[in-house]
Amino acid sequence: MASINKRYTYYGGETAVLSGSTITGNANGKAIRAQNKPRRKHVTFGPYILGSTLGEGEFGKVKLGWSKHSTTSSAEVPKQVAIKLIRRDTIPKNSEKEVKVYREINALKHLTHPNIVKLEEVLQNSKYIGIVLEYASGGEFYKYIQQKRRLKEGVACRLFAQLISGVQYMHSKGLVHRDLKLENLLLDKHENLIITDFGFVNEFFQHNELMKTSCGSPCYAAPELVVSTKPYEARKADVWSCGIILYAMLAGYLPWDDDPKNPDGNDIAKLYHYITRTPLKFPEYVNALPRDLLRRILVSDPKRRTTLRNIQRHEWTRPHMPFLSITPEEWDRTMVSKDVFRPPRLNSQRSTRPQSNCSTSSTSSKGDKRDSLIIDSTLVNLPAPPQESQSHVITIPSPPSPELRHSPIRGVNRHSRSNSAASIALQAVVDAEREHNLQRESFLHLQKMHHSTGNRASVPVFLNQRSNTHSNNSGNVSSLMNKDSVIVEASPAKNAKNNTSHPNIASQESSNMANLAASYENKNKTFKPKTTVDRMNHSSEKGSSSYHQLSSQHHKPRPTSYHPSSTASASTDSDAFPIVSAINGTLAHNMEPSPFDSVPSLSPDQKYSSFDHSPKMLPRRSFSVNKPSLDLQSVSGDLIRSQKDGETIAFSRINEQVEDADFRKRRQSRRFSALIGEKVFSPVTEEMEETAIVDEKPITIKVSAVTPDVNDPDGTGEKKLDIPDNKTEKKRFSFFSLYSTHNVSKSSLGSNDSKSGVNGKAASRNPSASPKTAEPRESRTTLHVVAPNDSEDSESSQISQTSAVAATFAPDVHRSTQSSRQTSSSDKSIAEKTTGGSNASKESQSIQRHASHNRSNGRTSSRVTNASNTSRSSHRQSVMVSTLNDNQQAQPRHTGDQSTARKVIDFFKRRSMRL
Ligand SMILES: Nc1ncnc2c1ncn2[C@@H]1O[C@H](COP(=O)(O)OP(=O)(O)OP(=O)(O)O)[C@@H](O)[C@H]1O
Repeated sequence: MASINKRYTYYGGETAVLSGSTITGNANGKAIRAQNKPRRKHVTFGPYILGSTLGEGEFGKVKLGWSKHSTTSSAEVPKQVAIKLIRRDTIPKNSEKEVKVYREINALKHLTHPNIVKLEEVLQNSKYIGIVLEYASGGEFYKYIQQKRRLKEGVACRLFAQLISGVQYMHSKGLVHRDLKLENLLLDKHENLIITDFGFVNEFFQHNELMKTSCGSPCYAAPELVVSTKPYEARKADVWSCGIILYAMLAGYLPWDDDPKNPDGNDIAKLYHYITRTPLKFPEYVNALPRDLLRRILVSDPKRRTTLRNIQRHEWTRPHMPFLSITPEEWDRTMVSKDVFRPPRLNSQRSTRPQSNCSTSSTSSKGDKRDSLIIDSTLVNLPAPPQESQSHVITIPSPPSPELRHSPIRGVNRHSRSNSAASIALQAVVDAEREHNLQRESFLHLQKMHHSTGNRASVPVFLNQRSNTHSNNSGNVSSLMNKDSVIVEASPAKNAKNNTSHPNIASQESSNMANLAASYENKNKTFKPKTTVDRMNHSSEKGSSSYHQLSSQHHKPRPTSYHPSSTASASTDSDAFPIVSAINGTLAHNMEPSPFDSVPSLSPDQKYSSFDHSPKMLPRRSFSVNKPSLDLQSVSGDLIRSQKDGETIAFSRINEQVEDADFRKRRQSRRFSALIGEKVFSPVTEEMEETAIVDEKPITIKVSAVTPDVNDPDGTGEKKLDIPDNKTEKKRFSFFSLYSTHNVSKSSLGSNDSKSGVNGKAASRNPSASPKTAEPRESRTTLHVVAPNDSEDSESSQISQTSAVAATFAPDVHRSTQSSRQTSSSDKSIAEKTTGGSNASKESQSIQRHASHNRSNGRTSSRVTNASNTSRSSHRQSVMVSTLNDNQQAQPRHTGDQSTARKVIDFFKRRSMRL
């Protein structure tokens, strides 16, 4: 009998932390605890066992958590989550911090995209609020870049496409992130990008609505947030941040990070002066196509800055067009449809769900109102544990009931997303693309043979096979998926199928994923360039084990974003930031009761009405900075039921997905009504996005020996944005007064930075290079972006027409040929434009080479060694300057019709699903 000295082990689906106990193995190889050894107790929070600290942010620690009640066999690791634990006493009532917390929760609740961190649930007791998030086991993105120094172009392109997809999705929901930066990006175990930290998220209601509150970290914040007093178009600010992130991926350091007068970038005024006056420079190893894209993104004038839509159409991101063209509605359908497998919310939970001691000041002997939990059961995917001890009470785990272990529902739900839907969905793209590519290659091969041999029968035979395949795919998606190993091998759906006795669950889930894959495949047929598969396969097969270890390490406090308003909410900080205090004072004047005030007291002697089946619609609250008081109800659900189970209060939302076909529509309405009061808005549609970019014309590329100025892309010498000389003219902007007038630079930012240390700054400011050892920058001969023309528009319409025509006639052949023709003509177009000038430069040749590489499935990235890995000590600073009035003039949005191409694609997709 082998004796293993192990500190952590799992048995019977439960976790125990053993203090050097001797674990003995039984005949089946399962670990059992020696009878005479006492179990060491572990810390729990609600239904989770808390593990190591994953990281630390502005609000406190983020802990790894395990579901206490795993339904799986002992061989499997229980579901892991990341729990952001926020001490309630660190977020004063009615403070900006409080708003930030609820903003994050509220936003995440409505976002279901594989590249956006998933909110599992929200728990709280008297001491902590626990935001339970999908666990991103791949670690922090900036560390990933730091470790690799910089990313290969293919990897960067894939991750950038994921970033753009996620940002596009949230924009389509009327939300803007406003604090996109490397530090707010994580990776899942398959190295897919996960956008996180939605504390600055805000909503916009129509495409041109402007924001007045400046947020973000200086290095990532768009210039208009800093140098202009005017309201800004928030989506364009997100675009800018995406550009900075892309630059960091490719270069290994941040742009405009080499100002000798401001080496640490701590002087925000200088930093932005530098950004707006200094041309964008690239190290020589960044190729021409990404350079071109970055030059369109990192344009100081937001009006001239490109849009997400045009980023998606750019030649460089074209290989990921199939992925990028997945609409928000499709993401919603795919992700939300997984909810179908959840147990019906209230009724079934009420009957099957044991009275949760974790929720209240209970009858438990350890009953203590302090430890009561409020579980946002709109998000609960985990059944409440039976007779569970209270949160933050040291507990001894009880053995799981066999019934729970074998529950098919729970079995499915365990991995419904965190292991992870992102991976599954993205894997579906990869696999669908791979399959399509293989088939296309076979087709081309056969076609070639056909031409060479004159055997006319071979091609039609192949086409028949393809159409059979598709009808199989449509008719019995699961079997095809199985057959072709598209998804099932790696997906939880298969696990679920294996682990559960409920046949419908697995088949429905795999069917959903198959639908998604089919959808991708349809898109692939239209847009698929040859390089995609290799790239995506390469990155997906690469594995990500190197970063697993990072995730479990305890990270020292990172330099967190600097949020004047938040910081100033603490009385001790008020003196240091008088301006912010004044702002807060103004805000405080209009304060509504704290969110926590609206949470019913959990005092044991509190009398609750008996359970009421009728949902109660509580007053809606504004989601405005000026009205920071969001109550838990508006955050956790729009319909709230209070349930008397003795001591339990559960905030719930009815499971509309299951019960009502109008779920999406109503949810949208409520979402926005919850955000903005009684006004109800439609989601932002693609058409609206389209209209939002009418002012942006595609840009022609010319080669010029003159260094392009990012602020003067058309070479007219006209600066689009100037830093006002007279700072007193600013109406609202207080960066300069904060950082310059009050000399709040490095030393004055101590409140955050003191805890942050220098650890994360290196990535924030310069992941891998110090100014002195910076990468060699490019020569001053670069692409010159000049007057726009209609080329890209016509190209896009051509694509639409192509897809429509191809869909109508011979989808496979036409899509393939049209797609490749598109790519070719586009490449040619760039090359022609590039070489058209009299001063054809080295870079123009590079563009041609690059385009040609794209065509020939061989995107290569230059292998210039990154000279430096010296991290610079400086501060991650996010700046949030609150304005006196952030009330947006909300207007209803218009819902546009889908484009013809989309309709056609959707039609074929629907048809293929029906067949
Ligand atoms: N879902 C997650 N999975 C894995 N690790 C996470 C997750 N969420 C956060 N972390 C870790 O915790 C750290 C802090 O998280 P986060 O940035 O969200 O906290 P915060 O309080 O919002 O900080 P700040 O606002 O200052 O950025 C992250 O840098 C990351 O290392």
